[in-house]
Amino acid sequence: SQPGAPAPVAAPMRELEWGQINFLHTTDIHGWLGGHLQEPQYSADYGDYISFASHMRQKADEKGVDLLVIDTGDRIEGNGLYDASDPKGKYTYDIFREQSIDALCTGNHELYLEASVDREHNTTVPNFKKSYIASNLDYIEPETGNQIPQAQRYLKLKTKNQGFNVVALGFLFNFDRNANNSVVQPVEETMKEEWFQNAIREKPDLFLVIGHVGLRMKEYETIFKVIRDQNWYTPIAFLGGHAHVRDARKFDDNAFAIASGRYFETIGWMSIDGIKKKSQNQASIEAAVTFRRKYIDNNLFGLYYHTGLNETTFPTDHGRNVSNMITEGRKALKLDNSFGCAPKDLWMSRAPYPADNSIFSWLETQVLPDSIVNEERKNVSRLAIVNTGAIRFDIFQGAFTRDSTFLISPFVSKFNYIADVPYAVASKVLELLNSGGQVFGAGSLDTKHLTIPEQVAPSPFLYTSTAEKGPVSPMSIFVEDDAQQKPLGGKGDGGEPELIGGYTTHDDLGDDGDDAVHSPIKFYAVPNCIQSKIAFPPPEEGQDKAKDPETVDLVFIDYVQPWIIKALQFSGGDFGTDDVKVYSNNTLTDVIASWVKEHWKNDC
Ligand SMILES: O=c1ccn([C@@H]2O[C@H](COP(=O)(O)O)[C@@H](O)[C@H]2O)c(=O)[nH]1
Repeated sequence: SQPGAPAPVAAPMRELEWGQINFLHTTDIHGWLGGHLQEPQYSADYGDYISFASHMRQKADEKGVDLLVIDTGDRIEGNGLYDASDPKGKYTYDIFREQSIDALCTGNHELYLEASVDREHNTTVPNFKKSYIASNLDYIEPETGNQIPQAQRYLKLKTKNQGFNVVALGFLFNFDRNANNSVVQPVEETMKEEWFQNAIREKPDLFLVIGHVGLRMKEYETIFKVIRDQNWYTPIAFLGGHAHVRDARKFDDNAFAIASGRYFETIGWMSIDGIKKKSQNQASIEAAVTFRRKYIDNNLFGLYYHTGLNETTFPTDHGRNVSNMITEGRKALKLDNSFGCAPKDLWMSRAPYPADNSIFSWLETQVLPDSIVNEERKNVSRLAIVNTGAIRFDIFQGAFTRDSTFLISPFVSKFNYIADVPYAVASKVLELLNSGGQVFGAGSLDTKHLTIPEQVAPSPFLYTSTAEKGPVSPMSIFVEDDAQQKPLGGKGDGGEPELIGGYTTHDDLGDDGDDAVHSPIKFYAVPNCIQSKIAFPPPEEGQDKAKDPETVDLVFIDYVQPWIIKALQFSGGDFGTDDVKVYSNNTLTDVIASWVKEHWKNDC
């Protein structure tokens, strides 16, 4: 782990159950290769993961079984180690390549910007030439304009110890906000391609579908059905991501999926037993396969536990070197430089909205009103709208560093505006964005793309309480376990160590998926967007209520522009993209950093 990272605290542990084929899975790492420096549960770094994978491979060899290491994309954006360098990723690509990965694919974050697409094509793809899979992603070569596959469409591999034949596919969900030098083919179209039709007729012992796809999204359902129609009994293992949650989904007795969280908090573990080896060209044979899963909290206590090693025996030279690369990168980027001191924790979804400890309430009532100013229009009343998905992480009480700014919001979106919008029209926009529905349709303008990833395609378990109250509206609490986060360490009433607050995952296999036994934390749903009213006229003398302005500037983070135009049109405003002008060239990251420097000046 990194210097200064808090030491993990002991927790009651659940064992990893090995099978014939076993997987270590990461997804949505978003640059957090240094681990979490403010949360002991997730404080192991990528060097530790390299040591861990090496020990687990050795264990697999001793047991005569196989271990495959998988990553399902969104490796970039969301941590200073990636975002603070120029060019972005100056350190992270070299660190990431140190892990030996058997199959990996692209996430949507690798595709938002042309420069990221180029870097992925010119760096990560060659770094993982044998294992990178791009079933539905093409790259446009800048020199020729030719559209070429980003990487091989699928992969055939034979496992080292058991000799199983595996056909592996690598998908991205039907993403359409990708930069122009990339082409994402909708999954449904890809499945009509000749190469895909050939791949699903290969008769392997196992299909492995890796993807930057939420387990509850329709894309995986579709892929499952098409493979299963052709192969009645062949086991299919899905490894997914994008939704930032721990989850497991059973498609049928022989097809199973896991998702392994976000931000390198989790190392996913899936094992499969009962796979039958096929003789050549043999069609599917009936099998009784057992899938098991665990979500490993990424900290040294757990990694020692699962390997049976300790502080002295666990780190490999390779792992140590990679930890040093991370330390050097963090130092060069001055990520620990303090901008100020956060007076309290501010939560994305661990607090209700609105609330004093909600990061969205803080933005709405303090940061945006103080910061969203254009000198030329400073006296014009304005509404400023930001989507909640623009915020990526919590703020912890204590030092607020250069790193924190990127953890909270890494995006390069600026602020645009439409001038002099009748207030009667502008005031309807927020509600439309938050209620979604038919105005926007179900395609790229679906309002779910405005909010935090956890809410985009939620598991049914997120919408029910442990008390089985049934589905609740998206604006209600979405996990209602009845316990507050416990202080770390400490003793309970019976002299037992108190459980640490953490994930208590419910998935299609039950509630024993987390490797460490935690006390549950409450999570609350958030709206799609928040809005600040800025420079509104005060009430006239003797009046309790102020009069609404006739017109306002409608200011918004540029990511939400397509939805804003649509909502204005629906509200009776005749506005289009030609009416949009730049309000401020500051990103939300700049806005937050400046506000913190000004208002949280104290040293911690
Ligand atoms: O420029 C951007 C890009 C994305 N977002 C938000 O992020 C989610 C997607 O996050 P994942 O990590 O890919 O799941 C998207 O739905 C937006 O809410 C953004 O705000 N700005």
